[in-house]
Amino acid sequence: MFLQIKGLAKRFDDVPAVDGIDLDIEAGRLVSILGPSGCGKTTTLRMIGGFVKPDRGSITLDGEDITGMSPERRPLCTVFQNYALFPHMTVMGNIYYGLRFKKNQSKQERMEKALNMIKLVGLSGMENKNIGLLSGGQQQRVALARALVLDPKLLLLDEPLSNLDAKLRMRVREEIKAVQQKLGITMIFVTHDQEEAMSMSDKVVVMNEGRIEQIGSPKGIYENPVNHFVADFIGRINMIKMGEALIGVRPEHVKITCDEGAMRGEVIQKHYMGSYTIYMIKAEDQVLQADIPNGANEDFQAGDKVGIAFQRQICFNS
Ligand SMILES: Nc1ncnc2c1ncn2[C@@H]1O[C@H](COP(=O)(O)OP(=O)(O)OP(=O)(O)O)[C@@H](O)[C@H]1O
Repeated sequence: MFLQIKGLAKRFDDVPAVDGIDLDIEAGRLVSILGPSGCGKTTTLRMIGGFVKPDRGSITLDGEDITGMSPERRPLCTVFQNYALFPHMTVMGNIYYGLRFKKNQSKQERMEKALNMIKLVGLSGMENKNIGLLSGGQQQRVALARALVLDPKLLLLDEPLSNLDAKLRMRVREEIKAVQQKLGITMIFVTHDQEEAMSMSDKVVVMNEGRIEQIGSPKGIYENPVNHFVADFIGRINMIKMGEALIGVRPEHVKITCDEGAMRGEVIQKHYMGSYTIYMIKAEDQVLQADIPNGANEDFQAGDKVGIAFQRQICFNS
Protein backbone atom coordinates (compact mmCIF):
# COMPACT_ATOMS: atom_id res chain seq x y z
CA MET A 1 0.00 0.00 0.00
CA PHE A 2 1.33 3.45 -0.96
CA LEU A 3 0.19 5.31 2.15
CA GLN A 4 -0.59 3.30 5.23
CA ILE A 5 -1.86 4.87 8.44
CA LYS A 6 -2.26 2.67 11.50
CA GLY A 7 -3.85 3.55 14.83
CA LEU A 8 -3.07 7.26 14.45
CA ALA A 9 -4.18 9.34 17.45
CA LYS A 10 -3.77 12.85 18.84
CA ARG A 11 -5.22 14.51 21.94
CA PHE A 12 -5.18 18.22 22.70
CA ASP A 13 -5.52 18.63 26.46
CA ASP A 14 -8.27 16.17 27.20
CA VAL A 15 -9.94 16.27 23.79
CA PRO A 16 -9.23 13.38 21.43
CA ALA A 17 -8.89 15.28 18.13
CA VAL A 18 -8.04 12.08 16.25
CA ASP A 19 -8.97 8.89 18.01
CA GLY A 20 -7.06 5.99 16.46
CA ILE A 21 -7.61 5.90 12.70
CA ASP A 22 -6.52 3.34 10.10
CA LEU A 23 -6.34 4.40 6.47
CA ASP A 24 -4.83 2.84 3.34
CA ILE A 25 -4.41 4.85 0.15
CA GLU A 26 -3.26 3.48 -3.21
CA ALA A 27 -0.85 5.43 -5.41
CA GLY A 28 -2.33 7.86 -7.93
CA ARG A 29 -5.61 8.40 -6.09
CA LEU A 30 -7.40 11.60 -5.19
CA VAL A 31 -8.78 11.11 -1.71
CA SER A 32 -10.85 13.56 0.31
CA ILE A 33 -11.26 13.68 4.06
CA LEU A 34 -14.74 14.98 4.77
CA GLY A 35 -16.58 15.72 7.99
CA PRO A 36 -18.15 18.41 10.18
CA SER A 37 -16.13 21.15 11.85
CA GLY A 38 -13.90 19.86 14.62
CA CYS A 39 -14.04 16.19 13.56
CA GLY A 40 -10.24 15.94 13.22
CA LYS A 41 -9.68 16.38 9.47
CA THR A 42 -6.99 19.06 9.69
CA THR A 43 -5.21 17.33 12.58
CA THR A 44 -5.06 14.15 10.48
CA LEU A 45 -3.61 16.04 7.51
CA ARG A 46 -1.10 17.85 9.73
CA MET A 47 0.08 14.57 11.21
CA ILE A 48 0.66 13.21 7.68
CA GLY A 49 2.47 16.46 6.78
CA GLY A 50 4.58 16.31 9.94
CA PHE A 51 3.32 19.53 11.52
CA VAL A 52 1.57 17.77 14.41
CA LYS A 53 3.27 14.96 16.32
CA PRO A 54 0.96 11.98 16.86
CA ASP A 55 0.53 10.52 20.38
CA ARG A 56 0.50 7.05 18.88
CA GLY A 57 0.18 5.22 15.57
CA SER A 58 2.30 5.10 12.44
CA ILE A 59 2.43 6.57 8.94
CA THR A 60 4.22 4.73 6.15
CA LEU A 61 4.68 6.35 2.73
CA ASP A 62 5.90 4.26 -0.19
CA GLY A 63 7.48 1.72 2.14
CA GLU A 64 9.18 4.30 4.39
CA ASP A 65 8.09 4.96 7.97
CA ILE A 66 7.75 8.77 8.13
CA THR A 67 6.01 8.99 11.53
CA GLY A 68 8.89 10.76 13.32
CA MET A 69 10.36 12.59 10.32
CA SER A 70 10.47 16.42 10.23
CA PRO A 71 8.12 18.06 7.69
CA GLU A 72 10.87 19.23 5.32
CA ARG A 73 12.39 15.76 5.08
CA ARG A 74 9.10 14.07 4.15
CA PRO A 75 8.72 13.33 0.43
CA LEU A 76 5.45 15.22 0.32
CA CYS A 77 4.11 18.78 0.07
CA THR A 78 1.28 20.62 1.76
CA VAL A 79 -0.79 23.37 0.15
CA PHE A 80 -2.21 25.44 3.00
CA GLN A 81 -5.61 27.07 3.11
CA ASN A 82 -4.10 30.58 2.93
CA TYR A 83 -1.63 29.36 0.23
CA ALA A 84 1.35 30.76 2.23
CA LEU A 85 2.86 32.38 -0.90
CA PHE A 86 5.65 34.95 -0.77
CA PRO A 87 3.69 38.18 -1.40
CA HIS A 88 6.70 40.24 -2.47
CA MET A 89 7.78 37.74 -5.14
CA THR A 90 6.57 37.08 -8.66
CA VAL A 91 4.75 33.96 -9.85
CA MET A 92 8.04 32.59 -11.19
CA GLY A 93 9.87 33.54 -7.98
CA ASN A 94 7.38 31.61 -5.87
CA ILE A 95 7.38 28.52 -8.05
CA TYR A 96 11.15 28.49 -8.53
CA TYR A 97 11.84 29.04 -4.82
CA GLY A 98 11.82 25.41 -3.65
CA LEU A 99 13.74 24.26 -6.72
CA ARG A 100 16.75 26.34 -5.73
CA PHE A 101 17.61 23.65 -3.23
CA LYS A 102 17.59 20.88 -5.85
CA LYS A 103 21.30 20.98 -6.48
CA ASN A 104 21.29 17.87 -8.67
CA GLN A 105 19.55 19.81 -11.45
CA SER A 106 21.10 22.58 -13.56
CA LYS A 107 19.63 26.08 -13.43
CA GLN A 108 18.40 25.63 -16.99
CA GLU A 109 16.60 22.40 -16.06
CA ARG A 110 15.01 23.99 -13.03
CA MET A 111 13.82 27.03 -15.01
CA GLU A 112 12.31 24.75 -17.65
CA LYS A 113 10.59 22.71 -14.99
CA ALA A 114 9.09 25.80 -13.39
CA LEU A 115 7.91 27.10 -16.78
CA ASN A 116 6.31 23.75 -17.62
CA MET A 117 4.46 23.76 -14.34
CA ILE A 118 3.29 27.35 -14.90
CA LYS A 119 1.92 26.19 -18.24
CA LEU A 120 0.26 23.13 -16.72
CA VAL A 121 -1.71 25.22 -14.23
CA GLY A 122 -2.68 27.74 -16.92
CA LEU A 123 -0.59 30.72 -15.82
CA SER A 124 1.60 31.16 -18.91
CA GLY A 125 2.27 34.83 -19.54
CA MET A 126 2.00 35.70 -15.85
CA GLU A 127 5.50 34.57 -14.85
CA ASN A 128 6.63 38.06 -13.87
CA LYS A 129 3.44 39.24 -12.19
CA ASN A 130 3.55 40.00 -8.52
CA ILE A 131 1.53 37.68 -6.28
CA GLY A 132 -0.38 40.62 -4.81
CA LEU A 133 -1.84 41.41 -8.25
CA LEU A 134 -3.35 37.96 -8.76
CA SER A 135 -6.94 36.87 -8.12
CA GLY A 136 -7.74 34.22 -5.50
CA GLY A 137 -8.05 31.52 -8.17
CA GLN A 138 -4.70 32.46 -9.70
CA GLN A 139 -2.99 32.44 -6.30
CA GLN A 140 -4.41 28.99 -5.64
CA ARG A 141 -2.88 27.79 -8.93
CA VAL A 142 0.51 29.26 -8.00
CA ALA A 143 0.34 27.42 -4.66
CA LEU A 144 -0.48 24.20 -6.49
CA ALA A 145 2.34 24.68 -9.02
CA ARG A 146 4.85 25.57 -6.29
CA ALA A 147 4.13 22.28 -4.56
CA LEU A 148 3.93 20.11 -7.69
CA VAL A 149 7.19 21.36 -9.18
CA LEU A 150 9.04 19.62 -6.32
CA ASP A 151 7.78 16.21 -7.52
CA PRO A 152 6.28 15.18 -4.18
CA LYS A 153 5.16 11.59 -3.77
CA LEU A 154 2.07 12.89 -2.05
CA LEU A 155 0.30 16.25 -2.13
CA LEU A 156 -1.77 17.36 0.85
CA LEU A 157 -4.34 20.12 0.40
CA ASP A 158 -6.09 21.78 3.34
CA GLU A 159 -9.48 23.17 2.26
CA PRO A 160 -7.91 24.26 -1.05
CA LEU A 161 -10.99 25.97 -2.43
CA SER A 162 -12.46 27.61 0.63
CA ASN A 163 -11.22 31.11 -0.27
CA LEU A 164 -12.82 31.06 -3.71
CA ASP A 165 -16.35 32.08 -4.67
CA ALA A 166 -18.83 29.39 -5.71
CA LYS A 167 -18.40 29.71 -9.47
CA LEU A 168 -14.61 29.78 -9.39
CA ARG A 169 -14.61 26.84 -7.00
CA MET A 170 -16.31 24.69 -9.64
CA ARG A 171 -13.67 25.61 -12.21
CA VAL A 172 -10.65 25.17 -9.94
CA ARG A 173 -12.11 21.82 -8.82
CA GLU A 174 -11.97 20.62 -12.44
CA GLU A 175 -8.46 22.03 -12.86
CA ILE A 176 -7.05 20.31 -9.77
CA LYS A 177 -8.59 17.02 -10.87
CA ALA A 178 -7.18 17.42 -14.40
CA VAL A 179 -3.67 18.17 -13.08
CA GLN A 180 -3.88 15.25 -10.65
CA GLN A 181 -4.82 12.88 -13.46
CA LYS A 182 -2.25 14.24 -15.86
CA LEU A 183 0.60 13.81 -13.36
CA GLY A 184 -0.83 10.66 -11.78
CA ILE A 185 0.05 12.08 -8.36
CA THR A 186 -1.54 10.95 -5.09
CA MET A 187 -3.50 13.73 -3.41
CA ILE A 188 -5.32 13.99 -0.12
CA PHE A 189 -7.51 16.98 0.47
CA VAL A 190 -9.51 18.08 3.45
CA THR A 191 -12.92 19.65 3.01
CA HIS A 192 -16.19 20.10 4.84
CA ASP A 193 -18.01 20.55 1.51
CA GLN A 194 -19.62 17.26 0.60
CA GLU A 195 -20.33 18.30 -2.99
CA GLU A 196 -16.65 19.09 -3.45
CA ALA A 197 -15.61 15.75 -1.99
CA MET A 198 -18.12 13.79 -4.04
CA SER A 199 -17.36 15.44 -7.38
CA MET A 200 -13.56 15.29 -7.19
CA SER A 201 -12.51 12.20 -5.31
CA ASP A 202 -11.81 8.60 -6.15
CA LYS A 203 -12.28 7.82 -2.49
CA VAL A 204 -14.01 9.69 0.33
CA VAL A 205 -13.09 9.29 4.00
CA VAL A 206 -15.97 10.43 6.23
CA MET A 207 -14.85 11.45 9.73
CA ASN A 208 -16.84 12.26 12.86
CA GLU A 209 -15.57 13.03 16.35
CA GLY A 210 -12.01 11.91 15.65
CA ARG A 211 -12.97 8.63 14.04
CA ILE A 212 -13.49 7.35 10.52
CA GLU A 213 -17.14 6.46 9.96
CA GLN A 214 -16.78 5.16 6.40
CA ILE A 215 -14.32 4.97 3.51
CA GLY A 216 -15.56 4.38 -0.02
CA SER A 217 -16.17 5.70 -3.50
CA PRO A 218 -18.54 8.70 -3.70
CA LYS A 219 -21.21 6.44 -5.22
CA GLY A 220 -20.68 3.68 -2.67
CA ILE A 221 -20.97 6.09 0.23
CA TYR A 222 -24.05 7.82 -1.15
CA GLU A 223 -25.88 4.63 -2.06
CA ASN A 224 -24.77 2.46 0.83
CA PRO A 225 -24.02 4.62 3.86
CA VAL A 226 -23.14 2.46 6.85
CA ASN A 227 -25.07 4.52 9.38
CA HIS A 228 -27.41 7.43 9.91
CA PHE A 229 -24.55 9.93 10.41
CA VAL A 230 -22.99 9.21 7.00
CA ALA A 231 -26.37 9.07 5.26
CA ASP A 232 -27.33 12.44 6.68
CA PHE A 233 -23.97 14.09 6.13
CA ILE A 234 -23.73 13.02 2.47
CA GLY A 235 -26.87 14.35 0.80
CA ARG A 236 -30.38 14.31 2.27
CA ILE A 237 -32.26 11.29 3.59
CA ASN A 238 -35.69 10.49 5.04
CA MET A 239 -35.40 8.33 8.15
CA ILE A 240 -38.49 6.20 8.62
CA LYS A 241 -39.40 3.88 11.49
CA MET A 242 -41.06 0.70 10.27
CA GLY A 243 -41.97 -1.40 13.26
CA GLU A 244 -38.66 -2.08 14.99
CA ALA A 245 -36.57 -1.26 11.92
CA LEU A 246 -35.15 2.10 10.88
CA ILE A 247 -34.91 2.64 7.14
CA GLY A 248 -33.46 5.47 5.10
CA VAL A 249 -34.89 6.63 1.78
CA ARG A 250 -33.21 9.25 -0.41
CA PRO A 251 -35.67 11.97 -1.55
CA GLU A 252 -35.21 10.95 -5.21
CA HIS A 253 -36.41 7.45 -4.34
CA VAL A 254 -39.73 8.63 -2.91
CA LYS A 255 -42.48 8.41 -5.55
CA ILE A 256 -45.83 10.11 -5.11
CA THR A 257 -48.99 9.17 -7.02
CA CYS A 258 -52.70 9.98 -7.10
CA ASP A 259 -53.42 6.26 -6.56
CA GLU A 260 -53.97 4.50 -3.31
CA GLY A 261 -50.54 3.48 -2.05
CA ALA A 262 -49.43 1.31 0.84
CA MET A 263 -48.61 4.58 2.57
CA ARG A 264 -50.77 7.70 2.32
CA GLY A 265 -49.87 11.29 2.98
CA GLU A 266 -50.70 14.92 2.32
CA VAL A 267 -48.57 17.44 0.45
CA ILE A 268 -47.94 20.28 2.90
CA GLN A 269 -45.35 22.33 0.98
CA LYS A 270 -43.47 22.38 -2.30
CA HIS A 271 -40.20 24.06 -3.28
CA TYR A 272 -39.54 24.61 -6.97
CA MET A 273 -35.83 23.93 -7.64
CA GLY A 274 -35.67 24.29 -11.43
CA SER A 275 -35.09 20.81 -12.78
CA TYR A 276 -37.00 19.22 -9.88
CA THR A 277 -39.45 20.07 -7.12
CA ILE A 278 -39.06 19.12 -3.46
CA TYR A 279 -42.44 18.03 -2.05
CA MET A 280 -42.86 17.93 1.73
CA ILE A 281 -45.39 15.22 2.52
CA LYS A 282 -46.92 14.60 5.92
CA ALA A 283 -47.37 10.86 6.40
CA GLU A 284 -48.59 9.66 9.79
CA ASP A 285 -46.41 11.48 12.32
CA GLN A 286 -43.49 12.36 10.06
CA VAL A 287 -42.70 14.67 7.17
CA LEU A 288 -41.00 13.12 4.14
CA GLN A 289 -39.14 14.88 1.35
CA ALA A 290 -39.65 13.75 -2.24
CA ASP A 291 -37.54 15.13 -5.13
CA ILE A 292 -39.68 14.85 -8.24
CA PRO A 293 -38.19 15.79 -11.65
CA ASN A 294 -40.14 18.57 -13.35
CA GLY A 295 -41.56 18.19 -16.82
CA ALA A 296 -42.76 14.64 -17.25
CA ASN A 297 -44.39 14.29 -13.83
CA GLU A 298 -47.72 15.35 -12.46
CA ASP A 299 -47.76 18.62 -10.55
CA PHE A 300 -49.13 18.23 -7.01
CA GLN A 301 -50.41 21.05 -4.83
CA ALA A 302 -50.37 21.65 -1.09
CA GLY A 303 -53.39 19.87 0.40
CA ASP A 304 -53.39 17.01 -2.18
CA LYS A 305 -53.81 13.55 -0.67
CA VAL A 306 -51.26 11.23 -2.30
CA GLY A 307 -49.98 7.66 -2.29
CA ILE A 308 -46.31 7.18 -1.40
CA ALA A 309 -43.95 4.47 -2.60
CA PHE A 310 -40.23 3.89 -1.99
CA GLN A 311 -38.13 2.83 -4.98
CA ARG A 312 -35.08 2.02 -2.91
CA GLN A 313 -34.48 1.87 0.81
CA ILE A 314 -31.44 1.53 3.02
CA CYS A 315 -31.74 -0.52 6.22
CA PHE A 316 -29.99 0.62 9.38
CA ASN A 317 -29.55 -1.39 12.54
CA SER A 318 -30.22 1.53 14.81
N1 LIG B 1 -3.54 23.21 18.35
C1 LIG B 1 -4.65 22.82 18.99
N2 LIG B 1 -4.79 23.00 20.32
C2 LIG B 1 -5.89 22.60 20.98
N3 LIG B 1 -6.94 21.97 20.39
C3 LIG B 1 -6.87 21.77 19.07
C4 LIG B 1 -5.72 22.18 18.29
N4 LIG B 1 -5.93 21.83 16.99
C5 LIG B 1 -7.16 21.24 16.95
N5 LIG B 1 -7.71 21.20 18.18
C6 LIG B 1 -9.02 20.59 18.53
O1 LIG B 1 -9.05 19.29 17.99
C7 LIG B 1 -10.32 18.99 17.42
C8 LIG B 1 -10.17 18.66 15.94
O2 LIG B 1 -9.73 19.82 15.23
P1 LIG B 1 -9.41 19.84 13.67
O3 LIG B 1 -8.93 21.21 13.34
O4 LIG B 1 -8.56 18.70 13.32
O5 LIG B 1 -10.87 19.61 13.07
P2 LIG B 1 -11.40 19.88 11.59
O6 LIG B 1 -12.28 18.72 11.28
O7 LIG B 1 -10.28 20.13 10.67
O8 LIG B 1 -12.27 21.18 11.80
P3 LIG B 1 -12.54 22.44 10.81
O9 LIG B 1 -13.33 21.91 9.65
O10 LIG B 1 -13.34 23.38 11.67
O11 LIG B 1 -11.19 22.98 10.43
C9 LIG B 1 -11.19 20.21 17.69
O12 LIG B 1 -11.91 19.97 18.88
C10 LIG B 1 -10.19 21.32 17.88
O13 LIG B 1 -10.71 22.32 18.73
